[in-house]
Amino acid sequence: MTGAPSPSPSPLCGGGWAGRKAGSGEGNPASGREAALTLGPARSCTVVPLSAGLRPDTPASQGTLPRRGGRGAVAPSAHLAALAVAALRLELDTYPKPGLVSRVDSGSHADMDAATFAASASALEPHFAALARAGAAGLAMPALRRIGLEAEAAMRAATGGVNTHRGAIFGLGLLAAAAGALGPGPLPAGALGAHVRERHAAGILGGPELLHAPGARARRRHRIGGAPAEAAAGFPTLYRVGLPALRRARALRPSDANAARVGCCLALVAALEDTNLLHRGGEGGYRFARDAAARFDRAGGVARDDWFARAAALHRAFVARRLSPGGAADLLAMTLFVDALETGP
Ligand SMILES: CC(C)(COP(=O)(O)OP(=O)(O)OC[C@H]1O[C@@H](n2cnc3c(N)ncnc32)[C@H](O[C@H]2O[C@H](COP(=O)(O)OP(=O)(O)OP(=O)(O)O)[C@@H](O)[C@H]2O)[C@@H]1O)[C@@H](O)C(=O)NCCC(=O)NCCS
Ligand SMILES: Nc1ncnc2[nH]cnc12
Repeated sequence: MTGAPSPSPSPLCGGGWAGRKAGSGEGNPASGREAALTLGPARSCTVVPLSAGLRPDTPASQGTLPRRGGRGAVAPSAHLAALAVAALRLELDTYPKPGLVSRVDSGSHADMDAATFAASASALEPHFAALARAGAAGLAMPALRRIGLEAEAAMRAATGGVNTHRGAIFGLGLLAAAAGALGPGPLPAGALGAHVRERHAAGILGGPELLHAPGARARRRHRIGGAPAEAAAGFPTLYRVGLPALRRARALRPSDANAARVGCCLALVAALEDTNLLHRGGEGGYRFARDAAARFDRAGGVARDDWFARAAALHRAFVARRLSPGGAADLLAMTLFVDALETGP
């Protein structure tokens, strides 16, 4: 399904973006402003065993998350849940992402901001742990779906009814279940996606459909597969586009984890059949978004020194059209999760 995992370490530690202004042109690592990239208090990477990069921001992990298998080790399911939530937080930290909510602004959204996403991510942690345990117990799609629906209810309770992470609950939830089933990492390249495809494709595609969900309507009208097809096929866009883009961008800008995530996000926007773009922007908005993201990449992506200003301009263009590639944002978080589990400590 994918090539060999990159041997490069995952440098996501502290790679959140905070404090820079949209369109300021900052973001060039050569400018020495990397100190502005912070996820919070400095913490040692060595205490997070499976991911050199995803540093869960839960109280348990603040410098004290024990090594798996060591004395006082956390359960594998708790560890996987913490990684999943850390991936969601890193997605939120990433800026500029076109039209999407970040800690800098709310992009194309009037009903949610960074606090809404942070509350949602925290509320999901026990549900990701339940999904990892369900995967380890070999449970099938109907059981996973029940836990997923409980997670959706927890998300709505935490956000006052706003849909922040419905796609992420689904995709990251399936990957957490797969990680629970496959056991301790580092995992072989492609293993998580292959497990979801082989174990759950039929259950995903044969499951009930919410006829009035925006994604379901867009899938029917535009005849594209959307989130269920991406998952049932073992997340091809994640493995063929997201992961290589993340690792390429990381090799180009090893000291700027935010730049690597922006590069990954824009590659995903250009490639994913994102039903959010269709339901908000119709065919025209969908085409504009994918073409604009592809142009960013073709013109040099984050390799260019002016990448930040160009990504910020793209963000403004999406906001002007009220476009929001929420599916690509979810895939960014899933890519970070898979990368962490494949890369290992
Ligand atoms: C099977 C489901 C995923 C349901 O999917 P369906 O397509 O029927 O309906 P949606 O409700 O639209 O959910 C799909 C969400 O998945 C994300 N997404 C979109 N395209 C893709 C893609 N190609 N690949 C992967 N993922 C994709 C996207 O989620 C993100 O965007 C949401 C925010 O969007 P936003 O526009 O702001 O808000 P809306 O509420 O949509 O409306 P407006 O504000 O614009 O008016 C946010 O959720 C992001 O995460 C799509 O929205 C699944 O949900 C399901 O069946 N769940 C049941 C539980 C289950 O089976 N779980 C499995 C085990 S965990
Ligand atoms: N940061 C984000 N902004 C808007 N929609 C999203 N869906 C998932 N992450 C998102």
